[in-house]
Amino acid sequence: MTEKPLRIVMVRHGESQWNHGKLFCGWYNCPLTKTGENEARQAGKALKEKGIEVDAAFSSLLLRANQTCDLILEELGVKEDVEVKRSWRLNERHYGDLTGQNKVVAVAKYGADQVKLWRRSYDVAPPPISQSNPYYTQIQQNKVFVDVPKEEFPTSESLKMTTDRSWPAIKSGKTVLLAAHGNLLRGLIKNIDNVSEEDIINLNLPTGIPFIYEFDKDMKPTKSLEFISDEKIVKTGLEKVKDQTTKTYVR
Ligand SMILES: O=C(O)[C@@H](COP(=O)(O)O)OP(=O)(O)O
Repeated sequence: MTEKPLRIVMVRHGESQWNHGKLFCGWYNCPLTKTGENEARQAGKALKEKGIEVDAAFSSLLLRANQTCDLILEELGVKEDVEVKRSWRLNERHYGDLTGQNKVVAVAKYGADQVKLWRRSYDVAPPPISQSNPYYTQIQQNKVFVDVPKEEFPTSESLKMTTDRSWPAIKSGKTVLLAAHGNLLRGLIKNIDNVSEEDIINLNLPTGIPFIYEFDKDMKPTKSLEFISDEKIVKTGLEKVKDQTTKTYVR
C-alpha cells in the first residue's frame, strides 16, 4: 500500500479588524471582521468541494487564526473530531513598535522603502516595542501568552526570526490544516521552496484563501503553493494586501 503524502493545507486567517483598518497587528489579539468570517467559511467550503479531508490542525494563540481554523473545520464537518494544536510558535511575526500604527501613515512618516523593508524583507526587524506603545501592556500581559518562555518572548521580529521559531512546530505534523498569519506563512514558504531573500520581498498572501503543499518522505515539496480558489479571486486578494500601505486610511 502506498503511503499518503504529507499534505499541509495552509491558510492565512480571514480579514481581521486590524487588516481592515490597515494597522500593523503582529501579536495584538484582534478578531475577524464579518468579511473575514465569510472568507474562512468560504475556505472551508472550497476544501470540502475539493474533497480534502483534514485529520489534524495547527494554529497560533491568536484569535484571528483560531476563529479561521474553527470555521474551516466547522464547514468541513469535523470540528468535534479534529484536535487543534495551538502554539505561540505559530503566532504572527511580532511587529515591534509598529504595532497599532496605520500602514499608510507609517509610509508617510518613514517612507515607502523603509516600510517595505520592515514588512517584507527577510532579516530586518522593526524597532522593538516600547513601553509607551499603547498596546505594550495588553500584549505583554495577555493571558494567552502565559506559557511563552520569558527569554523567548519577542519585542520585535524579522521574518527570519519568525521562521526559526515556527519551523519546529510545523515539522511535527502529519496531514494538517495550518490556519496562521501572513508573515508566518511567508517564512515557511521561503524555507520549503528555498525562496531567495530578494524574491521573498515580493511574496504577499491573501486572507482566507487556502493553498496546498505536499511533501515526499524527505520533506521535499512535491506540490507548492497551489491555491484552492479561482485565479481572479486570488488576484483580488493579493491586490488588497498590496493596497495596505496605499489608498485611504479606513480606521
Ligand atoms: O501583523 C499584521 O499586521 C499582518 C501582516 O501585515 P503585513 O505584513 O501584510 O503588513 O498579519 P496577519 O494579518 O497575517 O496576522
